[in-house]
Amino acid sequence: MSIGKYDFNEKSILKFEPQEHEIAIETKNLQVYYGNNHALFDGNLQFERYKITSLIGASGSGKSTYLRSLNRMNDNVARVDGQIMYRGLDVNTSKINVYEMRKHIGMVFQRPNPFSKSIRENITFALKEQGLKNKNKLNQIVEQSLRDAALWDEVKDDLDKSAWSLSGGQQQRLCIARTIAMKPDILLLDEPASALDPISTSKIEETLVELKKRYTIIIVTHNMQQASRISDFTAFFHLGHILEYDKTKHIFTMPKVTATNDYISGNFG
Ligand SMILES: Nc1ncnc2c1ncn2[C@@H]1O[C@H](COP(=O)(O)OP(=O)(O)OP(=O)(O)O)[C@@H](O)[C@H]1O
Repeated sequence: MSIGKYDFNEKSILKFEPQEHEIAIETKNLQVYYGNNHALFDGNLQFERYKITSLIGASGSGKSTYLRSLNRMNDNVARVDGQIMYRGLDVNTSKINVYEMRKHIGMVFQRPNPFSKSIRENITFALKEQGLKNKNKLNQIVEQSLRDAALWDEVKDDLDKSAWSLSGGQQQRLCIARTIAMKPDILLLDEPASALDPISTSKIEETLVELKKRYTIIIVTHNMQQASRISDFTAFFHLGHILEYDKTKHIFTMPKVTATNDYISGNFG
């Protein structure tokens, strides 16, 4: 098979199966179409629990399309075929309550998007909507989520200030705190640090490495250093195909596919 300028007949590489832990989520033959644009082909990946997996590849290669499909963010814009297996259930079916599913599979976006509310309310809003009224419990969740997102020490005296008074990096950590307040199992992040300065970026990275003790993390990143610094596994996307998936150290030191090697060494395009 030819994918772009690359001849690709190394499908067996994708048979790599993580084995150290159980599989947290898996896609089988995922296909995504935006109208006539077949944007993702054969999305077959398994994600290990309590690991960080990076999705890398050039612009337009389908990374975000794949990521957004995992918690059905593409439902209104694309046709998504194939299976998304989570806890023995295919969550890509009409029987699934998407709202409930997203409590288990949460997402943080590229640009920090806190609500126009206080820092505290950013975290309590969805919990209150769900009927949680106990003040002590809410306070406890606010503190724990902010601690988990490594933001507590910076904001503990300002919880009733507007979230918009925070820096971009702090806002992004608030968005992470807001997502983990829902106690998800899987955290999807779409280039969460691309709009941030290097110091904020490294704080986000440290936060993610800490969070993987309790969450399975899948992150889209254009930052090769970031992928190699924080992720256990890496999947390389090219023109809507996942061409290689392996332990990060293998991808960055001895990729098996020419296109991966070209991409990580900057000889791409
Ligand atoms: N909402 C959408 N509507 C129509 N086409 C889309 C939409 N989102 C993505 N696409 C198309 O799907 C293909 C894959 O795009 P996608 O954003 O998934 O790539 P990507 O690898 O995440 O790129 P980037 O790194 O630039 O974010 C592209 O052809 C893109 O134009």
